[in-house]
Amino acid sequence: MQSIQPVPTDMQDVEAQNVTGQNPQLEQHQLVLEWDHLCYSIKDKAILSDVSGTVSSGEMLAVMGPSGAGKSTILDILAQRAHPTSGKMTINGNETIDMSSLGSYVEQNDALLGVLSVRETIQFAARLSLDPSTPREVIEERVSETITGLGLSEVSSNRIGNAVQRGISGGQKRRVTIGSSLVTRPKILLLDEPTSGLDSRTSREVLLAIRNIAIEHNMIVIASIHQPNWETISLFDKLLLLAQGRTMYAGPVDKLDSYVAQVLERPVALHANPTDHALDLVNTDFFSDATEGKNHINELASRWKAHESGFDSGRNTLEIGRSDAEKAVDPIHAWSQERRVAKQSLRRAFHQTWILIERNILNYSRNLLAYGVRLGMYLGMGVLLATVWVNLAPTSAKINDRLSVHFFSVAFLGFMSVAGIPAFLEERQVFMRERLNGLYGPGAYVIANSVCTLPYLFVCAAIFAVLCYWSIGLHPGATEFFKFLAILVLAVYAAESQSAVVAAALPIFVAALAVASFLNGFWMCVGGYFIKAVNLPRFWYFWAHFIDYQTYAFDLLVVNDFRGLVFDCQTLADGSCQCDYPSSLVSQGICQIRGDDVLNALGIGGINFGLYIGILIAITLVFRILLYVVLVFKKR
Ligand SMILES: Nc1ncnc2c1ncn2[C@@H]1O[C@H](COP(=O)(O)OP(=O)(O)OP(=O)(O)O)[C@@H](O)[C@H]1O
Repeated sequence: MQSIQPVPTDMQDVEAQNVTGQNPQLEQHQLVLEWDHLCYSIKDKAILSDVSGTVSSGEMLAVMGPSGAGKSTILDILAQRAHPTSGKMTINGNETIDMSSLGSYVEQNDALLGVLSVRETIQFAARLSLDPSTPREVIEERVSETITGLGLSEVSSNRIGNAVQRGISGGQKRRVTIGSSLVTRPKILLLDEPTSGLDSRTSREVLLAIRNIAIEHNMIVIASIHQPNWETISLFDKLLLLAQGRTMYAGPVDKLDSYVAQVLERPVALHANPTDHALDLVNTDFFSDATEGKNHINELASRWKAHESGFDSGRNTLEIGRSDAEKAVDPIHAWSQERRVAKQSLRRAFHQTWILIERNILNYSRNLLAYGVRLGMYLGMGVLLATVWVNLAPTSAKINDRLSVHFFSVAFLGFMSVAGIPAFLEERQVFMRERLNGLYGPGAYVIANSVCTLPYLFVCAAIFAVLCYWSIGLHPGATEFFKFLAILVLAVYAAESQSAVVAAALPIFVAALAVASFLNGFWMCVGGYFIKAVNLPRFWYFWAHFIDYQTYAFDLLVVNDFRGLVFDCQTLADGSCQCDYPSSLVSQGICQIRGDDVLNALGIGGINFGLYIGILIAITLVFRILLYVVLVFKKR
């Protein structure tokens, strides 16, 4: 048994010892992860029944079993992504575990940003996980070691790939996801199907690389794995074999064949792979009778139970004899707590926000599908308005056409924010993976997203405004033009923030698209253009109209354009003057109408420009806060 090291009490001590954020004193400290009698059910259906096991630092445990055996479920529980119905899990005897500060979980799906290269992806993961003071060379060395170990050197500068740009293969993506976790040097690495999509040679090489890093850095590795060849499974120290959520075997890999031969009385044939043989034995998927299958599993599970006590299942004896007091001051426990505190430090939060901003800039500038196509769309919209509403004469007859320019600008630009949902969902998946692995929190993510979205939307709105403002003939003057642009930017930013909230809460593209589109249609109806605000049914007027970003943006655009302009009215054959809105000039013998008369007729003549801008900003802020709140509570 290893001696227990003194606990570093001061955070500075920990940092001073190692700039990488790892504590070398503790790096070699033995960790024992133990789970006892775990049960997990969903709606009375037992998914896992009485599963126990243990694994120590430097060891690799394989979780195997037929499809639906409960492999992902046990990994979810060990990663604290699911809570067992009963049973407990401990680390060095302590039940208070914070897996996000100790471990990293590689789930089955590869959540990656398609436009980043392999090296960039792993580099960002390393930078996000390490202390801000870590020197570049240390990061680069670690990234290179991970890339080489996972056999990704040849494709290290290739992009991951997305729907428009083909990138690396599925198996290589799997390795990049593993690399993104491995490079953070967790003390416990959990991998769900790390070898799916890999051929047997690559599977072995990847697991060998993981094993080497695990041994060097004294990590615990637990991986679910399908049909490995004997060479590959031999890289693991232990095996947990499940079927229908029951334990079929839990012990050293090299004792599996003797177990099946002596206890199950089904020896492995000469030259056959013992794991294939054991998997065949516990697979009841193709039994014609379900009861027969259940009975078979009951029989195998009870044989395991009967022999478990007398069998050397590799249970670690580190904890035996340790008092509760000793467990309470376990250095790993203290280190995990300190690491959590360090992660919450303001300095680290700033550092991570900055890295996320850097990554977003790369993502947004390269993502042709998500951002380039949208830029093109705003350009097209600008050209459309410029040519359809070209040279709008300053006459009373054209006042409604003029109003429609402002409505259309706000409504259409706002509506098209739904085009940002796919890119947001891609980003959200990466955020969820990194956040659940304890790299950073929703605060850093929301700030980085908010900061990077703004300049992009500014460019979109500017392209649109430059193209259409002068050709339509809106209010002459640079001040009015820049106000027009500023209002559009605020409106599009509010709409974009709304779409982000919807997609954060409903991370299914079609559903998010439907809800965000409905909301934008709803805001159009109650904004005061189709039906004058004062004529809206009271039910809508008193709440929906006033929380609608389109209300404020439309009113502001109209006031900005109309205030100070004068429009010619029509002189009829009988010499009378006809204006489309009541004019204060006609009574003075001038057949014209002032823009302010129109504003008064619309009921927006007296609005406070600054206040409306403030409200528009406040609506956006509310959406951004909602985005944060949704991400705090949504764990998937
Ligand atoms: N949310 C859920 N609701 C109902 N049943 C579930 C749920 N999650 C898992 N299950 C069931 O629990 C069982 C174990 O699922 P799990 O995903 O852990 O299996 P697995 O061994 O990882 O399978 P595979 O190898 O096919 O990925 C399956 O029968 C599955 O249908």
